[in-house]
Amino acid sequence: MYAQMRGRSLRDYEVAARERLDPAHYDYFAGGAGDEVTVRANEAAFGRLGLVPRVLRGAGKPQTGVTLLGSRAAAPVLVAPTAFHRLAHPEGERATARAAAATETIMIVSMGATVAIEDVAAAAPGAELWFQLYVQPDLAFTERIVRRAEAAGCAALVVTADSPVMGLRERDLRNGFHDLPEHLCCENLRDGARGDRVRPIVMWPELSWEHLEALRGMTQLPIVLKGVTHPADARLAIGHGISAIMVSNHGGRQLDGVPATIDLLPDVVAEVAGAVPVLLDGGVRRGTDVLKALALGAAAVAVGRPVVWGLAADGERGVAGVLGLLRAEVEHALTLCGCASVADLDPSMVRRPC
Ligand SMILES: Cc1cc2nc3c(=O)[nH]c(=O)nc-3n(C[C@H](O)[C@H](O)[C@H](O)COP(=O)(O)O)c2cc1C
Ligand SMILES: CC(C)CC(=O)C(=O)O
Repeated sequence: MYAQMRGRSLRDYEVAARERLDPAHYDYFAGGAGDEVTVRANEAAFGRLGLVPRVLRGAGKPQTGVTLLGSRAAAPVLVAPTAFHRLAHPEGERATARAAAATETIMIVSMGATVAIEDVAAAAPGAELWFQLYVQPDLAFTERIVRRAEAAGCAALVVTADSPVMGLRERDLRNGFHDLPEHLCCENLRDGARGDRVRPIVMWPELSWEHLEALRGMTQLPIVLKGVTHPADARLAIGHGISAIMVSNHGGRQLDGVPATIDLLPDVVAEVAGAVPVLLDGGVRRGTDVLKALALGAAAVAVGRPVVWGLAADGERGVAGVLGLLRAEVEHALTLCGCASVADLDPSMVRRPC
């Protein structure tokens, strides 16, 4: 059913995925909130930035590896948390995790995964897994999920802060897509304390810094705060013991009209002033996009939709193809920029507009 494919660029995987996916599922993965202004802005903003290479630095073949919160990665590109992988491929998150392990990539497993975190970890020994959490109003239930993530070997918790309610996704409304098909569910929402009933994911508008403090008290794992866009929130996050910040507008799926993350990054980086690593996601489609983000101060980036396209196009092999391409593009662009490693990138190498 899944003919072997080898994309030359991430775009090829999206084309192949679109051909294979049920149109309503393609729309769920591709779409965003409202007029999708932010979805488009994330990608377009990278196109407006130029890279100004350095020459004659004798840098040789560059190192692309990074260490983030103690986790090693072969490239500064993580798998962003995306829900419902079994809508894209029968193996779902198992296949994604195997590809992440094979390419030495950190995978942030979504709380909305269609494979339980224990089964994702078992399917991909050696994978560096982080766990994404929507803090649930029932804090005892939240704690049970945290314990499961810890027991499965996840090395960090990624708390999503940009979703006090679900974004208004008009493609899904038009398509009548609001639930997973019968045979699938969010396996991390099974509650052992309630006869393994699968609870719905609650988006919680009352979530506040005080609950992050409660979470901080529940676990020794580093906590990454995902969905920070305002520098003042980055400052507050540091004050609340957060270990890393992820500049993200949820791929344009929550509040439409939020600026492109690459345009928001410099102010957050300036506010954080090196206190914790700053990560970014949204619209990263090329190795050169990765370099732009790192030059502007990101420690690494994450990709959401491209991973889903790889999965839908060709399962584990497709995801490995996407992650391998990005790593190769990063290495190639670093060489062309005269960099021996990502540490050689600096803001003087980015010019706007292109
Ligand atoms: C289909 C899909 C599902 C997502 N599910 C989650 C999720 O469960 N938790 C979360 O924090 N973010 C989720 N996100 C947001 C991603 O983590 C990430 O912020 C975004 O996809 C980055 O933009 P990109 O797709 O342009 O790379 C999802 C995004 C997509 C496209
Ligand atoms: C609501 C989640 C299950 C998935 C999500 O965050 C998303 O679709 O953007």
